[in-house]
Amino acid sequence: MNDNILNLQTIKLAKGVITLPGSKSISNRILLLAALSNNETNINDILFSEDTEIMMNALKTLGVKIVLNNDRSIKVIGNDFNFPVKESNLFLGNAGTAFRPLTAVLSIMGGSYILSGIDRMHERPIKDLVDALCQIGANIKYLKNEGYPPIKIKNPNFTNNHINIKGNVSSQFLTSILLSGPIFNYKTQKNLSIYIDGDLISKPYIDITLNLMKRFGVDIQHNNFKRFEILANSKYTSPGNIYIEGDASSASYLLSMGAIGLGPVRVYGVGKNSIQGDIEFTKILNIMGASISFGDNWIESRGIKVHSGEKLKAFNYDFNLIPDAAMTAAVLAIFADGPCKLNNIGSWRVKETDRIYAMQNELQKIGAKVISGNDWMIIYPINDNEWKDATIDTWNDHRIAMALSLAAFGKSKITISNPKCVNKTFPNYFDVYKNLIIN
Ligand SMILES: O=C(O)C1=C[C@@H](OP(=O)(O)O)[C@@H](O)[C@H](O)C1
Ligand SMILES: C=C(OP(=O)(O)O)C(=O)O
Repeated sequence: MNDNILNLQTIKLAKGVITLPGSKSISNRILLLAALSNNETNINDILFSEDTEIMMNALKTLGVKIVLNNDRSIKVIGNDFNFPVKESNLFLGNAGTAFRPLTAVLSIMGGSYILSGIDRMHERPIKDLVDALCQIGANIKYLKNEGYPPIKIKNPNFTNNHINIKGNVSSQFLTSILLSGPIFNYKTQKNLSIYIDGDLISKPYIDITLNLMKRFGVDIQHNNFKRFEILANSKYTSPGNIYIEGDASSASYLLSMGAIGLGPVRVYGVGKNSIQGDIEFTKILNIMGASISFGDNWIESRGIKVHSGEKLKAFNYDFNLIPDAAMTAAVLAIFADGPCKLNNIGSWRVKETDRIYAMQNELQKIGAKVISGNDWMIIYPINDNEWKDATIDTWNDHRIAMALSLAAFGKSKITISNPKCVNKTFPNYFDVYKNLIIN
């Protein structure tokens, strides 16, 4: 068996019930909040994947104690805003949710650190975050290219308590300032005011950040995402025990299987009260004709049989709020009854790969006509006689691998190269997939 490629059989139906892996976005935030808090936190249903391992290893290198309780739960011993190790080199792979928040936390906490990642991480911009942090006196230098990792952090010299930050490249920059803000408050005894310059993308991720900070005792008000104020006496207090929701972006692939393979497919771990913006993806499934039902802790999809030639309905949708789940919608478009347009997906250009370029390339390989611009794509459905067998290059992007696995419900033989890239957020994706499908 060759681990570097995975041959998918053409699939007719999908049906079943699964429990989702934990949310990457929530897991990495909670790990950091727990490490910064004043006490022990038991984190239950945490995601074990490459991105969370990167965060855990970085925290351990910084002297934070993390203990495995069992295969679903860990204990983090908080260090009360003061990591014991003051000098180290941290390798952070391609984990945006580790690199950006740790940049902010360490540059405010102080110490001497080098932060680096894989080559692609060194092409992902960080300038807007570094500029924002330097306004309050952080000391951060670029080690290769201006505006990009790797970076070197030294002790700050606080000068000011106002930050202006741009939010049009990534919301993770604002998330990072928010998560690290209370350390600034504690060290300076001053409030921190944060102003957003221009547009802010991916807003639901800011809501996740604020929601989780509140569970650790820091409640931040904002004025319609324009101005945030963190008060001088803010401190993170551990809630003791915390549960992590299933990953709503990961759910998008499985719910799509129900929508195109008749279903029902039910995912446990997210439900109607989820704090993750990506559950909005169910609206796309609705627009495309699938039926969705929600429980407190589950979502279920039922749909049509695209393998027998039935068509989903086409969409024209603004994906600014759900850039990750948008990748799934791009692949569903090949089964639609007309061209589908994805608008406002410019952030795709600076993620795991240039996702507009990569997605266009891979969809064209299987026979789709695709046109794209700087921040949009139009995908034409593949007619019965146009399907081509293809080996999908996954560009080391977990979402390309998972989204394109849905193409196997069509007429071609799909081979996925480097399927292990799903380890970033969903290590057993292809096992779950195989358990849901009926060839
Ligand atoms: O804050 C987060 O957890 C994330 C924010 C989003 O990034 P952008 O804000 O860069 O769009 C998303 O794509 C990423 O997977 C996770
Ligand atoms: C953009 C993503 O990851 P990161 O957290 O590295 O930005 C993603 O998971 O789709």
